[in-house]
Amino acid sequence: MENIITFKNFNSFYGNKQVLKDININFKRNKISAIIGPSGCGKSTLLRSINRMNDEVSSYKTTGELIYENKSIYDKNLDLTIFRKKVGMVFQKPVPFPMSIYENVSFGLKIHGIKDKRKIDKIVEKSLKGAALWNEVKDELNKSAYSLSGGQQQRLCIARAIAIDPEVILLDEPTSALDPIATQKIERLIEELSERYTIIIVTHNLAQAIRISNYMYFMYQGELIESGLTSNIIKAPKIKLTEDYLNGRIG
Ligand SMILES: Nc1ncnc2c1ncn2[C@@H]1O[C@H](COP(=O)(O)OP(=O)(O)OP(=O)(O)O)[C@@H](O)[C@H]1O
Repeated sequence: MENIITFKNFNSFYGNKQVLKDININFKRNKISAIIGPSGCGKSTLLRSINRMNDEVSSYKTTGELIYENKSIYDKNLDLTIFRKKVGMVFQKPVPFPMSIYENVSFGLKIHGIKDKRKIDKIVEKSLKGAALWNEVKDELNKSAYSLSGGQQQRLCIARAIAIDPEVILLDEPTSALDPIATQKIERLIEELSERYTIIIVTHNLAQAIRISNYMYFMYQGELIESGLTSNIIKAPKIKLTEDYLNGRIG
């Protein structure tokens, strides 16, 4: 199945305020999809709907459909713990837990019932390698995660996300708190990860979206204005609003 996540006539509201308007999207498996658009257009809300992060906001309501491999994400009977194992998330600011590097990566495994120390060791190593961090930390796994640089912390958060073997990784502005070198490392890493995972990234940084994404989704005031292959959109946007955004005239 080429599509993994589908929004169908999806609307969402914080209280009375509608923030997503009739969204229709098919996110493609094992591709990098970038959601772009000016501040406040609803990018994060759209991303956070996918793993139901907004459940914590009591005023948040949705209508329409949001489907993950034929299953409705907002189905009352969905087991959220199992579902979130498939859909990992990485945030704007790296948020390591106040524990060692090793424990940060192994944390989720224990929740999911993996107890065998040898198995955990292996997954920790594999995840840190997958997040391109292993060589920098392999001799200090018991050190506090806070001893790492911002860029290393963000790669640690990516390692933590991939440790539980997800299918999708949602990234919400993952490099906006990082310097250019750390940003470049994360971008390269995201490209590598897309071989195994479906990546959906929200970014303010248009140049970044152009560099790394296969597909682009341009939003404006809660609506999806234009989407398609990134290369096509940047060459020849079909809609004037998209062209204005690409040319820096909006946002
Ligand atoms: N918890 C909340 N309660 C009420 N309104 C909210 C909440 N979170 C976001 N909003 C509103 O929803 C709209 C969309 O916000 P959202 O964060 O999804 O946009 P965004 O495109 O990601 O913005 P930015 O790029 O600035 O992060 C904004 O008007 C915002 O003020």
